[in-house]
Amino acid sequence: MRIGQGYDVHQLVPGRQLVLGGVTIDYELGLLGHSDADVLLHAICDALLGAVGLGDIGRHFPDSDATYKGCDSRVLLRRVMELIGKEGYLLGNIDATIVCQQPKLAPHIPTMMANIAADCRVPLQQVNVKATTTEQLGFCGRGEGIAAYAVALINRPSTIERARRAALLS
Ligand SMILES: Nc1ccn([C@@H]2O[C@H](COP(=O)(O)O)[C@@H](O)[C@H]2O)c(=O)n1
Ligand SMILES: C[C@@]1(CO)OP(=O)(O)OP(=O)(O)OC[C@H]1O
Repeated sequence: MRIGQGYDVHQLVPGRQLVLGGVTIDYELGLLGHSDADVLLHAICDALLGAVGLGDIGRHFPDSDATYKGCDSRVLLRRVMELIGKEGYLLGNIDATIVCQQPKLAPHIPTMMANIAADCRVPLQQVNVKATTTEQLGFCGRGEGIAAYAVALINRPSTIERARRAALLS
């Protein structure tokens, strides 16, 4: 069993879409980045890469590569999951926290979790996403940016477990 943690921050600016966990949220500001700047999925990618010992998102998808300009971070998450699989690991669970003063994210969290579970090809019960404010303190509290934290547990399955999961997903 191995554990990884991830952390990411993106700036909130006018003229960009706000995409979190693959959900486009109606808000007057959006996150700035080379990709769609989905800070939650980036933190999750880093947690997964950390768990398997493969560095970080910037190493695999550099922002110097035009391929990733404006890309959907769900594609990056699916690629990271392929790397996890190639190393012989299955996902145990993911837990993540979005630090965001505004907008209210609670109504969108079930869809974010469903997107992440689908991209990771695991049951919904293995994914948890939370949101918190910082009570108006710091850069998140001033609405200058959004941060996300994630942890991920991965494990090498027994042959029986591997067959069971394959049957469940087929
Ligand atoms: N952007 C956010 C932040 C928080 N929530 C929900 O509100 C609850 C209370 O947040 P506090 O920071 O005051 O502890 C939190 O547990 C979330 O359910 C939210 O929906 N969107
Ligand atoms: C995802 C990548 C690549 O498009 O760009 P950004 O959207 O800027 O995101 P960041 O969290 O800075 O890190 C990784 C980048 O390489």
